Amino acid sequence: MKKEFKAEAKKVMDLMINSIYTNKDIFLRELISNASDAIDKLYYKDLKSDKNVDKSDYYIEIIPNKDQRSLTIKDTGIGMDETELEENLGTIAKSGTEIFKKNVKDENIDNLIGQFGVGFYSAFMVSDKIVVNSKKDDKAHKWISENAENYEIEDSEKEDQGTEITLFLKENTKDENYDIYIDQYKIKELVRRYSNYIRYPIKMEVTKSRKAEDSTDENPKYEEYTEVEVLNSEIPIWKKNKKDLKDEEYINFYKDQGYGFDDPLSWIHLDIEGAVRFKAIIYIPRKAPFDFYSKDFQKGLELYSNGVKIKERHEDLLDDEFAFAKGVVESDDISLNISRETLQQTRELRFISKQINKRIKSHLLDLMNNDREKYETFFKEFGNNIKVAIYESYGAKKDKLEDLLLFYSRNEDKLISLSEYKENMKSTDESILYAVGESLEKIKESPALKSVDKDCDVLLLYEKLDEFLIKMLGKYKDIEFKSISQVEDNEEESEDDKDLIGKMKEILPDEVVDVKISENLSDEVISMIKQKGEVSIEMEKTLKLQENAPHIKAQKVLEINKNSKAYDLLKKADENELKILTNILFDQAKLLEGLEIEDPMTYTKNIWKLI
Ligand SMILES: Nc1ncnc2c1ncn2[C@@H]1O[C@H](COP(=O)(O)OP(=O)(O)OP(=O)(O)O)[C@@H](O)[C@H]1O
Repeated sequence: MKKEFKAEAKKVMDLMINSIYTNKDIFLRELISNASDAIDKLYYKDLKSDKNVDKSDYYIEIIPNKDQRSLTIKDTGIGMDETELEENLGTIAKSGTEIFKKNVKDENIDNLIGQFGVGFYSAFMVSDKIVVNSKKDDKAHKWISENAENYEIEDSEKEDQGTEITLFLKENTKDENYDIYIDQYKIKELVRRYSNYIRYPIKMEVTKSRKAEDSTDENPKYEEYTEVEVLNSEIPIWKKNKKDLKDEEYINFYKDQGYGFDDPLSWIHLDIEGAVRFKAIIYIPRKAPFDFYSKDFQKGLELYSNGVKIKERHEDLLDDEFAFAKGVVESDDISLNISRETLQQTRELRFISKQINKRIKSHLLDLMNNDREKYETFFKEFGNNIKVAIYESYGAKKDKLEDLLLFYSRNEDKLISLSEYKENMKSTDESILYAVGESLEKIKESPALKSVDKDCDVLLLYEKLDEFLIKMLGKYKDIEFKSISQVEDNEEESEDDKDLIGKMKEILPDEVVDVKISENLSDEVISMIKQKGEVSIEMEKTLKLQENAPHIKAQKVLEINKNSKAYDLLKKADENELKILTNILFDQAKLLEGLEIEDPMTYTKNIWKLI
């Protein structure tokens, strides 16, 4: 014989409530959502019955009562009859709303919020007695439950159609103050936080203070008065038509939401009608928040569904490279988790996230091409984040992000993109040249740069990460990157210098891997250091500063200008003079590169020996 499971409803309810919701505040969101659903159902019914629909008949009201420590949520919705009270509120996990949606199957009623049949019970987190007074089809009934242990239903009186749910708040404890839920400021805050965009007005009579009529400057008097206020905004800005919105409205929304203190740099307003429908406003801030480049920073966008806020910050909507973006997304097509607090990574959300990140990228490219000043402001603030994303993905994000990079161009004397560099190249058989240094000024003065033909542009890299980033990029659209400090392996030595080079190498056995005598250096350059292999001098410097990094040295090549006086002196020098000259030339080249010379005393002595 099959037997029914027996369960103690109260225990199941306690378990359920405490494990589903992490935050007591959300009970109000749940009750307001139910009220909104109930009004939607009535509105739908009224429309179908050709009744004269007056929008002002549909509203939600919140009534806090300090004397009896209760909070009432009233709606002018469809109401519940005795059977519905029994079935919907007497059965856990039964959603009248979900059944209604299935029966009606009409896209006009697509926006109903309830689906799991549990939200109502969250009210027991803050109250120990709930009275639901509901009127439908001219009959009113009361559903009363104390401590969620049992419930009773009785006939009642009620003037208008709809439902009034009164929560009698729990006694305060050492840790919990339930009185906050009858405080008008707390209620306002909760409505704005979770239910601001419910489509019906949420009203409350609020107490305010004003100067009394007999108030004078000498004897100021104040009096209290009450006024009914609508607490929610009803139509969110992202649901409005782009064409009807002024910049000012976007800027005000940005500030109201606390996305930033100053005006945003730019924004995109999306209304996507694809496989998953969603609306969004995404902002590019003008300034990075102070903790942006720290571990504490949390990325994400606000997420709404059916006018209800589901998540304050949904991280997965933004790729790391666009972590700076702020904004809001609303989709009625996402599958929600029962608590509406956590979301599974669903197909719909992945679609939304992909679209958003794609749009951010194309918006940035658009700024780069059509509003360069704005793009540069953006890049100076957040460019590093994009570089880090490429670097940390080990180049996997290269194709997606390389076109957003800007580097300083020697010839143009401003920031340019890699594609602009490519366009200016005489032939794509050449490489993209770059020079690395501590600052723009230092690179501009570097001997290596002076020796590069003016016809070829050189990217000047002065941010710490830049050179590592270039290594990660490897190529840009099949064009290699090449450091101007990299020694060309194919250069042939002239026979008569071989002897001199051999001797100089013996003088600096550990310091250099090679010595070169070159005819192509600029007149200003006497000696300089180039590098062989992958590790550059700048990398050596950066790695030296990092505590746990391997202590790797660049393979240095000392290059001497054949057209300089130094070369003549080297040729004529005896063994002792050659030693002194070689050391001086190497030390000077190191100084020009911003490297320390190990023994400044010997360096000075050597100079005096020559004078
Ligand atoms: N104010 C109301 N007016 C009319 N019916 C209501 C009201 N509040 C609740 N109900 C009915 O009670 C049912 C159960 O409500 P409950 O909040 O527990 O779940 P839900 O809203 O259906 O789903 P969810 O758990 O996803 O919020 C609703 O589906 C609805 O039929």
